[in-house]
Amino acid sequence: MAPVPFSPIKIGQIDDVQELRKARPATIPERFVRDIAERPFVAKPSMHIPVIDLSKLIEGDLEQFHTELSKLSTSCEEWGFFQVINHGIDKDLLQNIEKVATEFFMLPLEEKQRYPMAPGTVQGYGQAFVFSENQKLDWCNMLALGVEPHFIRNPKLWPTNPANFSETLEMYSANIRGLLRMNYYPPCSRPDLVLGLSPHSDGSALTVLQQAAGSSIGLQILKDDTWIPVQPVPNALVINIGDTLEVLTNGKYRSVEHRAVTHKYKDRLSIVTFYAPSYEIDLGPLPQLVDENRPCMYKNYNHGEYSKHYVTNKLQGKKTLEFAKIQHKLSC
Ligand SMILES: O=C(O)CCC(=O)C(=O)O
Ligand SMILES: [Fe+2]
Repeated sequence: MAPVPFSPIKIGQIDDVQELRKARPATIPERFVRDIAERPFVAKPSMHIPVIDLSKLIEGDLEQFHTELSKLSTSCEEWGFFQVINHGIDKDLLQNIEKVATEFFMLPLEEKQRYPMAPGTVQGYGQAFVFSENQKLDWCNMLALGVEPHFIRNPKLWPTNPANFSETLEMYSANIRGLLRMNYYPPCSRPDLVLGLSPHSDGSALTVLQQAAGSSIGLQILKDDTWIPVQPVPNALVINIGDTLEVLTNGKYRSVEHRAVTHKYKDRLSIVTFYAPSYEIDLGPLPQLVDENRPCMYKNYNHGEYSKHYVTNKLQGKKTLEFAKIQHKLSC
């Protein structure tokens, strides 16, 4: 097993969920069992997140353009989540990234641990956002890699197995850039007790999420206090608003709380790309979106500081955004 880099953060033993699945323990280890209020229940499949046809925005006639644009604007205001179809990204590329990601997660543990995610960091293989020995764990393995801009890359964490991993990732990121995270959720014998990924909003401006073909339906978003599953549409990409866009639009577009649940028999792979401003950028609500009816809701802050705050706290719904919230009415 590769040595785990020294860290002052004590996170205790983190069992690898794929190894746990193989061992088939009689009960789920306590660290994965959620408190009752947090446990997933059967979500209502009655509502579907909007689907936007990107080709109508790019090459449609004027009427199609306006209809789709107004759908997009409603999706951002009312849902914060939508799927895009006809996005122009080659289907083979979408398949190839799923293939190398699956091949990586199926490697023996020792091989994957050559790229360890150090406690308190977000790149490499393991579980991110774990900061204490008491914290509940997600039923998920992650491989997260900074891809663009170039200087955020940590080449030591880029797998050399499968052999075409880096090449495929480069091609994928030329189309979809940013920090990329691959989440692998093995089946779980008690999906009612655990969460695949804790509820959170994304700290990015915009997130692009690919649900791998054949994966379990695991992504759920919180809308009007109800968890709604995101039904996969073949070759579509799921787009969601992150915290940065909520701040820039002064809350007109909201980042939406979401989570992943597990399945008793099926596994799930998601490939997620986070677009965010550069660390040196200072931002706050756009002045055009602040007036008497919509007073300034967020302070101005440095995105690097926000990112640091995000990655040094556990995932807990929309709590991280409180960093930027103004409690009293103020003019920006
Ligand atoms: O697996 C999923 O669909 C959820 C992934 C996600 O929300 C994330 O990686 O931020
Ligand atoms: Fe997310």
